[in-house]
Amino acid sequence: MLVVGLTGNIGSGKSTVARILKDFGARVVDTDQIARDVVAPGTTGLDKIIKHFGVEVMNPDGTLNRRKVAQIVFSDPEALARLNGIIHPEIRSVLLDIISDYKEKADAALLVIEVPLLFETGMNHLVDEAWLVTVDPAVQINRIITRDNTSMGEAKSRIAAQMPQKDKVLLADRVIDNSNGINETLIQVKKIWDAAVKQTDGVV
Ligand SMILES: CC(C)(COP(=O)(O)OP(=O)(O)OC[C@H]1O[C@@H](n2cnc3c(N)ncnc32)[C@H](O)[C@@H]1O)[C@@H](O)C(=O)NCCC(=O)NCCS
Ligand SMILES: Nc1ncnc2c1ncn2[C@@H]1O[C@H](COP(=O)(O)OP(=O)(O)OP(=O)(O)O)[C@@H](O)[C@H]1O
Repeated sequence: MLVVGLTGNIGSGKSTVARILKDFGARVVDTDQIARDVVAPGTTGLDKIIKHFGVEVMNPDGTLNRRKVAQIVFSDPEALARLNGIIHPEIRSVLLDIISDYKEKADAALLVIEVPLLFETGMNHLVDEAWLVTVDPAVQINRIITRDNTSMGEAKSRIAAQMPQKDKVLLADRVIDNSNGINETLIQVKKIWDAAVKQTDGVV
């Protein structure tokens, strides 16, 4: 089983590409979901966040007020570093367990893990290959604003908190450009999928 870290900056199209790979037969895991699970009510992750950021980042129902946290951390690099310091080790540990479980099961040729901050966190060392989804910057901003109903400023501040795309291109094993229509992306993903399956020689 080949373990692929699928990455790309916000709004690049990771989830879109992951869906295509899932349709082809890959197992898919989403790190954004793990990042939510590790701060669910009752977790040590949430306790640590409250300790550092105060109860004002909680919703009345005891869940994390994600919008509030985003407003704080994406305008304050130190606060972002503190949040990352709490959540990233938790994500890493869950991810290691998941990879080991899937390897034991070995019921597919490819395990694809969507990790937005694959290179920033060093989690690229946990996977066999890093696949990067890229997007033209103007298209990226438009897609984020449309999808998240957010402002250009908020979109830009999140992009600024990530490693520049051009640096990621140098680190990636494969690059999928998702700036154009979905069919163009599909053609690229099919080629990469076929090559990866060939590489694993059908061994799951
Ligand atoms: C700040 C939080 C509460 C905002 O929540 P929100 O629901 O608005 O966003 P969500 O979690 O769905 O993330 C959406 C996208 O934002 C970007 N993003 C998220 N966290 C970060 C971060 N720490 N640094 C840079 N970009 C980030 C990613 O591209 C991600 O795909 C949340 O993103 C968070 O807890 N971030 C820290 C955990 C993390 O690093 N997650 C990425 C997994 S590697
Ligand atoms: N080729 C495409 N053509 C048009 N729209 C697209 C294309 N690819 C993705 N989109 C749209 O752009 C938005 C961002 O895509 P997606 O959610 O897949 O990105 P992501 O990298 O997973 O984002 P995030 O990092 O925020 O989780 C979505 O609304 C999606 O439907």
